Amino acid sequence: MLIESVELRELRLPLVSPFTTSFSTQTERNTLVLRVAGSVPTPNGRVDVVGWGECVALGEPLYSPEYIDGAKRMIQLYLLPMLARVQAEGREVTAETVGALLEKVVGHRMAKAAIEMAVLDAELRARGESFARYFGATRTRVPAGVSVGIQPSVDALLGAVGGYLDEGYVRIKLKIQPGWDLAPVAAVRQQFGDEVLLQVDANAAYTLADAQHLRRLDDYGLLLIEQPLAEDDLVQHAKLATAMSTPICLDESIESAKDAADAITLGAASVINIKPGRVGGYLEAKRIHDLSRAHGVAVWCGGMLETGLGRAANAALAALDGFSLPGDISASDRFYREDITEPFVLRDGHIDVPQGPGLGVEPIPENLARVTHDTQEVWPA
Ligand SMILES: CSCC[C@@H](NC(=O)CCC(=O)O)C(=O)O
Ligand SMILES: [Mg+2]
Repeated sequence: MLIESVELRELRLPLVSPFTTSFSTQTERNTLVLRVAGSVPTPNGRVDVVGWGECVALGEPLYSPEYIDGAKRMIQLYLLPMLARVQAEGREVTAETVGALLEKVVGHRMAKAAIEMAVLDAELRARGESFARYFGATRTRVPAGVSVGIQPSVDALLGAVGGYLDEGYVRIKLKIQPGWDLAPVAAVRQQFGDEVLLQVDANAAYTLADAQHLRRLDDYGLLLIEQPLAEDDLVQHAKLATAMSTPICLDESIESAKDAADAITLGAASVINIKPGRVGGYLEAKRIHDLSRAHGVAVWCGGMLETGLGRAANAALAALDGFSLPGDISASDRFYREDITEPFVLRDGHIDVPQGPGLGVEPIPENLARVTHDTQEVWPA
Protein backbone atom coordinates (compact mmCIF):
# COMPACT_ATOMS: atom_id res chain seq x y z
CA MET A 1 0.00 0.00 0.00
CA LEU A 2 1.10 3.58 -0.65
CA ILE A 3 -0.42 5.60 2.17
CA GLU A 4 -1.56 9.08 1.18
CA SER A 5 -3.47 10.20 4.27
CA VAL A 6 -4.26 9.07 7.80
CA GLU A 7 -7.10 10.51 9.84
CA LEU A 8 -6.82 9.94 13.59
CA ARG A 9 -10.13 10.26 15.45
CA GLU A 10 -10.44 10.26 19.22
CA LEU A 11 -13.88 8.99 20.18
CA ARG A 12 -15.88 9.10 23.38
CA LEU A 13 -18.71 6.58 23.56
CA PRO A 14 -20.92 6.61 26.66
CA LEU A 15 -21.39 3.16 28.25
CA VAL A 16 -24.91 1.90 28.85
CA SER A 17 -23.88 1.18 32.46
CA PRO A 18 -20.74 1.66 34.57
CA PHE A 19 -18.14 -1.07 34.03
CA THR A 20 -16.15 -1.78 37.18
CA THR A 21 -13.03 -3.93 37.28
CA SER A 22 -10.38 -4.38 39.96
CA PHE A 23 -8.56 -1.37 38.50
CA SER A 24 -11.19 1.15 37.42
CA THR A 25 -14.81 2.11 36.88
CA GLN A 26 -15.55 3.28 33.34
CA THR A 27 -18.66 5.20 32.29
CA GLU A 28 -17.42 5.99 28.80
CA ARG A 29 -15.03 4.38 26.31
CA ASN A 30 -12.40 6.84 25.19
CA THR A 31 -10.93 5.25 22.07
CA LEU A 32 -9.02 5.92 18.87
CA VAL A 33 -9.83 4.97 15.29
CA LEU A 34 -7.64 5.43 12.22
CA ARG A 35 -8.79 5.93 8.66
CA VAL A 36 -5.92 5.16 6.28
CA ALA A 37 -6.31 6.12 2.60
CA GLY A 38 -4.00 5.32 -0.27
CA SER A 39 -3.61 2.89 -3.13
CA VAL A 40 -2.63 -0.75 -3.56
CA PRO A 41 -1.24 -2.48 -6.66
CA THR A 42 -3.53 -4.97 -8.43
CA PRO A 43 -3.06 -6.94 -11.65
CA ASN A 44 -5.07 -4.22 -13.40
CA GLY A 45 -3.10 -1.30 -11.96
CA ARG A 46 -3.33 0.63 -8.68
CA VAL A 47 -6.66 1.03 -6.95
CA ASP A 48 -7.56 3.63 -4.34
CA VAL A 49 -8.35 2.10 -0.95
CA VAL A 50 -9.45 3.09 2.54
CA GLY A 51 -8.85 1.00 5.65
CA TRP A 52 -10.00 1.35 9.27
CA GLY A 53 -8.08 0.50 12.43
CA GLU A 54 -8.92 0.74 16.12
CA CYS A 55 -6.47 1.28 19.00
CA VAL A 56 -7.67 -0.63 22.07
CA ALA A 57 -5.69 1.36 24.65
CA LEU A 58 -7.88 2.70 27.45
CA GLY A 59 -8.19 6.38 28.32
CA GLU A 60 -5.79 5.84 31.25
CA PRO A 61 -2.76 3.54 31.67
CA LEU A 62 -4.46 1.28 34.21
CA TYR A 63 -4.92 -1.96 32.27
CA SER A 64 -1.56 -1.65 30.49
CA PRO A 65 1.08 1.07 30.05
CA GLU A 66 -0.59 2.43 26.91
CA TYR A 67 -3.33 5.07 26.98
CA ILE A 68 -5.17 7.04 24.36
CA ASP A 69 -3.28 10.34 24.55
CA GLY A 70 0.02 8.50 24.48
CA ALA A 71 -1.07 6.32 21.56
CA LYS A 72 -2.14 9.39 19.57
CA ARG A 73 1.29 10.95 20.02
CA MET A 74 3.09 7.65 19.37
CA ILE A 75 1.20 7.15 16.10
CA GLN A 76 1.67 10.74 14.97
CA LEU A 77 5.21 11.49 16.16
CA TYR A 78 6.92 8.15 15.65
CA LEU A 79 5.07 5.36 13.90
CA LEU A 80 3.62 7.10 10.86
CA PRO A 81 6.82 9.09 10.15
CA MET A 82 8.71 5.77 10.13
CA LEU A 83 6.32 4.41 7.50
CA ALA A 84 6.50 7.65 5.51
CA ARG A 85 10.28 7.28 5.38
CA VAL A 86 9.86 3.74 4.02
CA GLN A 87 7.61 5.09 1.27
CA ALA A 88 10.02 7.95 0.55
CA GLU A 89 12.61 5.26 -0.19
CA GLY A 90 10.25 3.88 -2.82
CA ARG A 91 8.98 0.90 -0.82
CA GLU A 92 5.34 0.01 -0.12
CA VAL A 93 3.89 -0.69 3.33
CA THR A 94 2.00 -3.98 3.66
CA ALA A 95 0.10 -5.40 6.62
CA GLU A 96 2.60 -8.23 6.76
CA THR A 97 5.57 -5.86 7.02
CA VAL A 98 4.17 -3.12 9.29
CA GLY A 99 5.26 -4.94 12.45
CA ALA A 100 8.83 -5.37 11.22
CA LEU A 101 9.00 -1.80 9.90
CA LEU A 102 7.96 -0.45 13.33
CA GLU A 103 9.91 -2.78 15.59
CA LYS A 104 12.62 -0.18 16.32
CA VAL A 105 10.03 1.43 18.58
CA VAL A 106 9.98 -0.58 21.80
CA GLY A 107 6.49 -1.63 22.94
CA HIS A 108 3.44 0.50 22.08
CA ARG A 109 1.82 -2.62 20.68
CA MET A 110 -1.72 -1.24 20.76
CA ALA A 111 -0.70 1.80 18.73
CA LYS A 112 1.15 -0.42 16.23
CA ALA A 113 -1.79 -2.84 16.05
CA ALA A 114 -4.17 -0.05 15.04
CA ILE A 115 -2.01 0.86 12.06
CA GLU A 116 -1.54 -2.76 10.98
CA MET A 117 -5.31 -3.34 11.24
CA ALA A 118 -6.06 -0.35 9.00
CA VAL A 119 -3.50 -1.38 6.37
CA LEU A 120 -4.79 -4.97 6.43
CA ASP A 121 -8.38 -3.73 6.07
CA ALA A 122 -7.42 -1.59 3.08
CA GLU A 123 -5.51 -4.39 1.36
CA LEU A 124 -8.27 -6.93 1.90
CA ARG A 125 -11.01 -4.57 0.76
CA ALA A 126 -9.03 -3.98 -2.44
CA ARG A 127 -8.87 -7.69 -3.18
CA GLY A 128 -12.37 -8.46 -1.99
CA GLU A 129 -11.20 -10.78 0.81
CA SER A 130 -12.73 -10.82 4.29
CA PHE A 131 -10.67 -10.89 7.52
CA ALA A 132 -12.29 -14.28 8.22
CA ARG A 133 -11.13 -15.77 4.94
CA TYR A 134 -7.68 -14.20 5.28
CA PHE A 135 -7.19 -15.76 8.73
CA GLY A 136 -8.58 -19.14 7.59
CA ALA A 137 -11.71 -18.99 9.74
CA THR A 138 -13.84 -22.13 9.62
CA ARG A 139 -17.05 -20.76 11.13
CA THR A 140 -19.53 -18.07 10.10
CA ARG A 141 -20.65 -17.28 13.64
CA VAL A 142 -18.99 -17.41 17.06
CA PRO A 143 -20.43 -18.08 20.55
CA ALA A 144 -20.85 -14.91 22.61
CA GLY A 145 -19.49 -14.62 26.11
CA VAL A 146 -20.15 -11.57 28.25
CA SER A 147 -18.00 -9.78 30.80
CA VAL A 148 -19.88 -8.66 33.94
CA GLY A 149 -18.33 -5.90 36.00
CA ILE A 150 -18.14 -5.71 39.79
CA GLN A 151 -21.59 -4.75 41.03
CA PRO A 152 -22.79 -2.69 44.04
CA SER A 153 -24.37 -5.82 45.57
CA VAL A 154 -24.80 -9.55 45.02
CA ASP A 155 -28.46 -8.91 44.20
CA ALA A 156 -27.46 -6.44 41.51
CA LEU A 157 -25.01 -8.98 40.14
CA LEU A 158 -27.67 -11.70 40.00
CA GLY A 159 -29.96 -9.29 38.16
CA ALA A 160 -27.27 -8.47 35.62
CA VAL A 161 -26.27 -12.11 35.08
CA GLY A 162 -29.92 -13.15 34.76
CA GLY A 163 -30.44 -10.48 32.14
CA TYR A 164 -27.46 -11.61 30.06
CA LEU A 165 -28.50 -15.26 30.30
CA ASP A 166 -32.02 -14.28 29.19
CA GLU A 167 -30.46 -12.51 26.19
CA GLY A 168 -28.77 -15.78 25.30
CA TYR A 169 -25.11 -15.25 26.23
CA VAL A 170 -23.46 -18.67 26.38
CA ARG A 171 -20.71 -17.83 28.87
CA ILE A 172 -20.55 -15.51 31.89
CA LYS A 173 -17.30 -13.87 33.04
CA LEU A 174 -17.31 -12.16 36.42
CA LYS A 175 -14.79 -9.50 37.34
CA ILE A 176 -13.40 -10.25 40.79
CA GLN A 177 -11.09 -8.59 43.31
CA PRO A 178 -10.20 -9.18 46.97
CA GLY A 179 -13.47 -8.88 48.88
CA TRP A 180 -15.59 -9.61 45.82
CA ASP A 181 -14.84 -13.13 44.67
CA LEU A 182 -16.19 -16.19 46.54
CA ALA A 183 -19.55 -14.64 47.48
CA PRO A 184 -20.53 -13.49 43.96
CA VAL A 185 -19.33 -16.74 42.39
CA ALA A 186 -21.23 -18.83 44.96
CA ALA A 187 -24.38 -16.72 44.50
CA VAL A 188 -24.31 -17.11 40.70
CA ARG A 189 -23.84 -20.85 41.03
CA GLN A 190 -26.64 -20.99 43.63
CA GLN A 191 -29.03 -18.96 41.49
CA PHE A 192 -28.26 -20.24 37.98
CA GLY A 193 -26.89 -23.74 38.58
CA ASP A 194 -23.75 -25.66 37.71
CA GLU A 195 -24.39 -25.86 33.97
CA VAL A 196 -23.75 -22.19 33.23
CA LEU A 197 -20.30 -21.67 31.65
CA LEU A 198 -18.69 -19.43 34.27
CA GLN A 199 -15.24 -17.87 34.60
CA VAL A 200 -13.64 -15.03 36.54
CA ASP A 201 -11.15 -12.25 35.73
CA ALA A 202 -9.08 -10.61 38.46
CA ASN A 203 -7.10 -8.18 36.28
CA ALA A 204 -4.00 -8.93 38.33
CA ALA A 205 -5.62 -8.02 41.69
CA TYR A 206 -4.11 -10.85 43.79
CA THR A 207 -0.68 -12.07 44.92
CA LEU A 208 0.67 -15.53 45.60
CA ALA A 209 -0.12 -14.89 49.28
CA ASP A 210 -3.80 -15.25 48.25
CA ALA A 211 -3.25 -18.76 46.85
CA GLN A 212 -5.14 -20.59 49.61
CA HIS A 213 -8.03 -18.14 49.28
CA LEU A 214 -8.13 -18.42 45.49
CA ARG A 215 -7.99 -22.20 45.75
CA ARG A 216 -11.50 -22.05 47.29
CA LEU A 217 -12.76 -21.06 43.83
CA ASP A 218 -12.03 -24.65 42.82
CA ASP A 219 -15.34 -25.66 44.43
CA TYR A 220 -17.37 -23.82 41.78
CA GLY A 221 -16.45 -25.56 38.54
CA LEU A 222 -15.08 -22.48 36.80
CA LEU A 223 -13.81 -22.71 33.23
CA LEU A 224 -10.77 -20.64 34.25
CA ILE A 225 -9.44 -17.87 36.40
CA GLU A 226 -8.06 -15.03 34.27
CA GLN A 227 -4.92 -13.06 35.25
CA PRO A 228 -5.07 -13.58 38.99
CA LEU A 229 -1.57 -12.16 39.57
CA ALA A 230 0.50 -9.27 38.18
CA GLU A 231 1.24 -9.17 34.45
CA ASP A 232 5.00 -9.80 35.04
CA ASP A 233 4.44 -12.76 37.41
CA LEU A 234 4.83 -15.70 35.01
CA VAL A 235 6.80 -17.79 37.52
CA GLN A 236 4.31 -17.01 40.29
CA HIS A 237 1.38 -17.94 38.04
CA ALA A 238 3.12 -21.25 37.42
CA LYS A 239 3.36 -21.76 41.17
CA LEU A 240 -0.30 -20.81 41.67
CA ALA A 241 -1.26 -23.30 38.94
CA THR A 242 0.12 -26.10 41.13
CA ALA A 243 -1.96 -24.90 44.09
CA MET A 244 -5.39 -24.87 42.44
CA SER A 245 -7.30 -27.00 39.95
CA THR A 246 -9.12 -24.16 38.17
CA PRO A 247 -7.19 -23.56 34.91
CA ILE A 248 -5.09 -20.39 34.91
CA CYS A 249 -5.72 -18.10 31.90
CA LEU A 250 -3.42 -15.18 31.13
CA ASP A 251 -4.42 -11.86 29.57
CA GLU A 252 -2.20 -8.90 30.51
CA SER A 253 0.88 -11.15 30.76
CA ILE A 254 0.78 -12.21 27.12
CA GLU A 255 2.00 -9.44 24.82
CA SER A 256 3.56 -11.60 22.09
CA ALA A 257 3.93 -15.12 20.75
CA LYS A 258 7.18 -15.27 22.72
CA ASP A 259 5.33 -14.50 25.96
CA ALA A 260 2.82 -17.20 25.07
CA ALA A 261 5.63 -19.69 24.48
CA ASP A 262 7.25 -18.75 27.81
CA ALA A 263 3.93 -19.04 29.68
CA ILE A 264 3.22 -22.45 28.15
CA THR A 265 6.76 -23.70 28.83
CA LEU A 266 6.66 -22.51 32.45
CA GLY A 267 3.15 -23.89 33.03
CA ALA A 268 1.96 -20.39 33.89
CA ALA A 269 -1.15 -20.72 31.74
CA SER A 270 -3.24 -23.54 30.40
CA VAL A 271 -5.57 -21.14 28.60
CA ILE A 272 -4.71 -17.88 26.81
CA ASN A 273 -6.96 -14.85 26.27
CA ILE A 274 -5.85 -13.45 22.90
CA LYS A 275 -6.46 -9.73 22.38
CA PRO A 276 -5.06 -8.61 19.02
CA GLY A 277 -4.46 -5.03 20.19
CA ARG A 278 -2.54 -6.16 23.28
CA VAL A 279 -0.18 -8.39 21.26
CA GLY A 280 0.60 -5.88 18.49
CA GLY A 281 -1.95 -6.90 15.91
CA TYR A 282 -4.06 -9.58 14.27
CA LEU A 283 -1.08 -11.23 12.60
CA GLU A 284 0.66 -11.80 15.96
CA ALA A 285 -2.70 -12.90 17.40
CA LYS A 286 -2.87 -15.56 14.67
CA ARG A 287 0.69 -16.65 15.51
CA ILE A 288 -0.31 -17.07 19.17
CA HIS A 289 -3.36 -19.05 18.08
CA ASP A 290 -1.16 -21.35 15.97
CA LEU A 291 1.48 -21.74 18.71
CA SER A 292 -1.11 -22.46 21.40
CA ARG A 293 -2.89 -24.96 19.20
CA ALA A 294 0.38 -26.79 18.57
CA HIS A 295 0.74 -27.16 22.36
CA GLY A 296 -2.88 -28.13 22.98
CA VAL A 297 -3.52 -24.87 24.85
CA ALA A 298 -7.04 -23.49 24.47
CA VAL A 299 -7.40 -19.87 23.41
CA TRP A 300 -10.32 -17.47 23.29
CA CYS A 301 -10.68 -13.92 21.98
CA GLY A 302 -10.71 -11.23 24.66
CA GLY A 303 -12.36 -7.83 24.40
CA MET A 304 -11.38 -4.24 25.02
CA LEU A 305 -14.83 -2.69 24.66
CA GLU A 306 -14.17 -2.31 20.95
CA THR A 307 -16.45 -0.44 18.61
CA GLY A 308 -17.96 -2.39 15.73
CA LEU A 309 -14.67 -2.03 13.86
CA GLY A 310 -12.59 -4.02 16.34
CA ARG A 311 -15.59 -6.23 17.11
CA ALA A 312 -15.77 -7.23 13.43
CA ALA A 313 -12.08 -8.18 13.34
CA ASN A 314 -12.29 -10.02 16.67
CA ALA A 315 -15.29 -12.05 15.47
CA ALA A 316 -13.31 -13.08 12.37
CA LEU A 317 -10.31 -14.10 14.47
CA ALA A 318 -12.49 -15.98 16.98
CA ALA A 319 -13.87 -18.07 14.10
CA LEU A 320 -10.53 -19.89 13.78
CA ASP A 321 -10.52 -23.52 14.89
CA GLY A 322 -8.25 -23.07 17.90
CA PHE A 323 -10.61 -20.56 19.54
CA SER A 324 -12.33 -23.32 21.44
CA LEU A 325 -13.79 -21.24 24.29
CA PRO A 326 -16.42 -18.50 23.96
CA GLY A 327 -14.78 -15.08 23.75
CA ASP A 328 -15.64 -11.67 25.13
CA ILE A 329 -17.37 -10.88 21.85
CA SER A 330 -20.70 -9.55 22.97
CA ALA A 331 -23.35 -7.63 21.07
CA SER A 332 -22.72 -3.92 20.56
CA ASP A 333 -25.50 -3.09 23.05
CA ARG A 334 -23.60 -4.78 25.89
CA PHE A 335 -21.68 -1.52 26.16
CA TYR A 336 -23.15 0.96 23.68
CA ARG A 337 -26.60 2.38 23.02
CA GLU A 338 -25.29 3.26 19.54
CA ASP A 339 -22.24 1.73 17.85
CA ILE A 340 -20.27 3.59 15.18
CA THR A 341 -21.04 0.74 12.76
CA GLU A 342 -24.18 -1.28 12.17
CA PRO A 343 -24.64 -2.96 15.57
CA PHE A 344 -23.52 -6.51 16.23
CA VAL A 345 -26.53 -8.36 17.58
CA LEU A 346 -26.84 -11.60 19.48
CA ARG A 347 -28.53 -14.39 17.53
CA ASP A 348 -29.04 -17.65 19.44
CA GLY A 349 -26.14 -16.74 21.70
CA HIS A 350 -23.82 -16.13 18.74
CA ILE A 351 -22.34 -13.21 16.84
CA ASP A 352 -22.23 -13.44 13.05
CA VAL A 353 -18.77 -13.17 11.46
CA PRO A 354 -18.76 -10.40 8.80
CA GLN A 355 -18.24 -11.89 5.33
CA GLY A 356 -17.69 -8.72 3.30
CA PRO A 357 -14.30 -7.49 2.06
CA GLY A 358 -11.85 -6.43 4.76
CA LEU A 359 -13.58 -5.86 8.10
CA GLY A 360 -16.92 -6.19 6.33
CA VAL A 361 -18.20 -3.17 8.27
CA GLU A 362 -17.46 0.53 8.22
CA PRO A 363 -18.40 3.51 10.35
CA ILE A 364 -21.78 5.15 9.77
CA PRO A 365 -20.71 8.79 9.24
CA GLU A 366 -23.41 10.35 11.43
CA ASN A 367 -22.78 7.88 14.25
CA LEU A 368 -19.02 8.44 14.02
CA ALA A 369 -19.46 12.22 14.04
CA ARG A 370 -21.70 12.05 17.12
CA VAL A 371 -18.95 10.46 19.24
CA THR A 372 -15.88 12.14 17.68
CA HIS A 373 -14.05 14.23 20.24
CA ASP A 374 -11.35 15.37 17.81
CA THR A 375 -10.04 14.53 14.36
CA GLN A 376 -6.55 15.09 13.03
CA GLU A 377 -4.92 14.46 9.66
CA VAL A 378 -1.63 12.92 10.79
CA TRP A 379 0.13 11.55 7.73
CA PRO A 380 3.44 13.44 7.47
CA ALA A 381 3.22 16.03 4.70
C1 LIG B 1 -11.91 -1.92 30.79
S1 LIG B 1 -11.50 -3.58 31.06
C2 LIG B 1 -10.89 -4.14 29.53
C3 LIG B 1 -10.13 -5.44 29.75
C4 LIG B 1 -11.03 -6.59 30.17
N1 LIG B 1 -12.01 -6.84 29.13
C5 LIG B 1 -13.20 -7.43 29.42
O1 LIG B 1 -13.57 -7.72 30.54
C6 LIG B 1 -14.12 -7.68 28.24
C7 LIG B 1 -14.68 -6.39 27.73
C8 LIG B 1 -15.41 -6.62 26.41
O2 LIG B 1 -16.34 -7.46 26.38
O3 LIG B 1 -15.01 -5.99 25.42
C9 LIG B 1 -10.21 -7.84 30.46
O4 LIG B 1 -9.30 -7.72 31.31
O5 LIG B 1 -10.43 -8.90 29.90
MG1 LIG C 1 -8.87 -9.84 31.28
